[in-house]
Amino acid sequence: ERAAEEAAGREYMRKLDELMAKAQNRRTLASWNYESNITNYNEEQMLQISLEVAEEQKEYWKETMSYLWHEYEDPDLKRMFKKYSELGTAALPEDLNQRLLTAISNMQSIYATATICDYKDRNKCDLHVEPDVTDIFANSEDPEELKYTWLEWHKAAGAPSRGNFTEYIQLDNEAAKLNGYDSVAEWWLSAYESDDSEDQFASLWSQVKPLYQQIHAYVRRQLREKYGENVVSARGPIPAHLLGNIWAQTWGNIEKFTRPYPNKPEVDVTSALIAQNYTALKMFQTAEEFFKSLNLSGMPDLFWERSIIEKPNDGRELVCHASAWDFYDGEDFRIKQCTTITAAFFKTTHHEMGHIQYYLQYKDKPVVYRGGANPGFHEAVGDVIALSVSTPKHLKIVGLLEDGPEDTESNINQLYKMGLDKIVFLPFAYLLDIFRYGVFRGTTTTRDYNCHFWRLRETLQGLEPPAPRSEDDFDPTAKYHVAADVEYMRYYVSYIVQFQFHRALCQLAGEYSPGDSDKILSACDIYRSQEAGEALGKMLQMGSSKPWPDAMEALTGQRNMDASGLLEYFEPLHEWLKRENERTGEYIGWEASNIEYC
Ligand SMILES: C=C(C[SeH])C(=O)N1CCC[C@H]1C(=O)O
Ligand SMILES: [Zn+2]
Repeated sequence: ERAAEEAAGREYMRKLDELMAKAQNRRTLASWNYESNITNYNEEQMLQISLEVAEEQKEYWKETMSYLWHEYEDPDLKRMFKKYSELGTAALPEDLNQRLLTAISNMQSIYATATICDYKDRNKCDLHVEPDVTDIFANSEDPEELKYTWLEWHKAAGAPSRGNFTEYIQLDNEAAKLNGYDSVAEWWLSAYESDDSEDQFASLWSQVKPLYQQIHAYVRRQLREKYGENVVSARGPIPAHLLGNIWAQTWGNIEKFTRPYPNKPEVDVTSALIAQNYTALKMFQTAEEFFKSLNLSGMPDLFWERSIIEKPNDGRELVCHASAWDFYDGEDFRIKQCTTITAAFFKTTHHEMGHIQYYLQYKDKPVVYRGGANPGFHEAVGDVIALSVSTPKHLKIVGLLEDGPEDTESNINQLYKMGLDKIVFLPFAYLLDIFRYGVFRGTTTTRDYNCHFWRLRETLQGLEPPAPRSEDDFDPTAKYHVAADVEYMRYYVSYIVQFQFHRALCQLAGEYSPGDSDKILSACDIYRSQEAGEALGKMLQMGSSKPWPDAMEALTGQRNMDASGLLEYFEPLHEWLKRENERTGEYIGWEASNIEYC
């Protein structure tokens, strides 16, 4: 009797998965059309189709819940039913779902279409966040220009979304409750399939915080020497507009005037890319070649036909923020990004192609399993490849770096450059969702939104705003992922686990061996390693068919996330920073800010 029931359930699941593939394809195409060409018509279409698909899902869900899948023997079939038993925002009554989708697309449109005037030419008022504001923060060393641009961007992209954001929080929480969660915070955390994920995240932060405090202290000193102590204090937080990035999430753009050994040649990939006439296409082809060198998949023809790899110049408005898309038909995979020829975008191209590689590796899995083992795994794939690409050794192989010294000082410079990207990012990523957990749980109320956001920016990141803030401001939605309802702890997890993956792959490639000073982790390049490629491919093919510790174990032999990979990679830099901050007597950590932001 039960075996017959289970066999019927298996047949139902096969059919349901095919129906869901078509539904997801339809909805994803509508989202693509809207995000690559923001018009009222495309927005209407996207809303309409999303609501139709939600109604369809509701019907499927009723039938799914009529099966006694909790009693099935087959753990895999149970896992599929369990995943389909979570209806998501489609659980909302249609009118509430419509309001939720509208609130999010309003925030997304505000972010994507926001423009500001240029500091030097106040009549030029068509600056978008990409490429204009991004380029100003990459190149300007004028604190007044940076302060003006920072304030204008947060006024144009943040504050106008406060109303939509408040409605989105309330409705998304409604949906969470209909799915059995206390709030969206628990819903987001459920993707990490552990009952103590928040504790794991907190423990990772305690492991890496000392290293962050050291690089923060060193950078604050360098900036104080450059801009003077009236701009950068000796013991306070660092003003957020001086760090080379509008969100101060990575600080790579100030490496050129803060690196430990300025007399050593600068590793300037941007100049090399420009000098060698790299185009966006050539950047993509270079990234693809690395994946193929590992015997992983190349990009399908459809990818090259349908991706948008440069900002269209036909005057349309679009979401420029880089993204990778799976259309759930096993053939159609795309990237949309407004590439400029910079080292940062060379890295982003590998990052996005890492998503596509994951899609390709699990494309024959049931749709319900076409996801990362957890969201952090999906963000880590491309970055793991980029860790190899960014080594001086690899850059020389591909001709993006001349032969230069490989002495200790150059190695410290290289680790510092990587640290401005990887170490610095951790508190930013962590706080973005600590903030939103508090908002979803109601411990942060609407009148505290901006104050609590900046409290976290100060306590976790050691930053302060360039000018006083109040609740007339709303700075969180000046960041894409907050405006677009994209969970962010995935990046925090990625920046930890990518070093665990890197260590395992480097060992397989014979590029790293524990304790061998000739094969250190930060000099490893897995390029052309069939062993590494095979192991990575096997882990990616699992998709989300098993709990993430199984996927982690398949690749690294470990079943837990830990910062040991990252700490081992940066150990020489950590030692150097401690000695240097001692030598200069720099204060480690930061006192409270004098800027009024609450
Ligand atoms: C490149 C993407 C698309 Se998934 C991205 O959003 N990233 C990659 C690094 C962190 C985060 C960000 O830009 O905030
Ligand atoms: Zn990503």
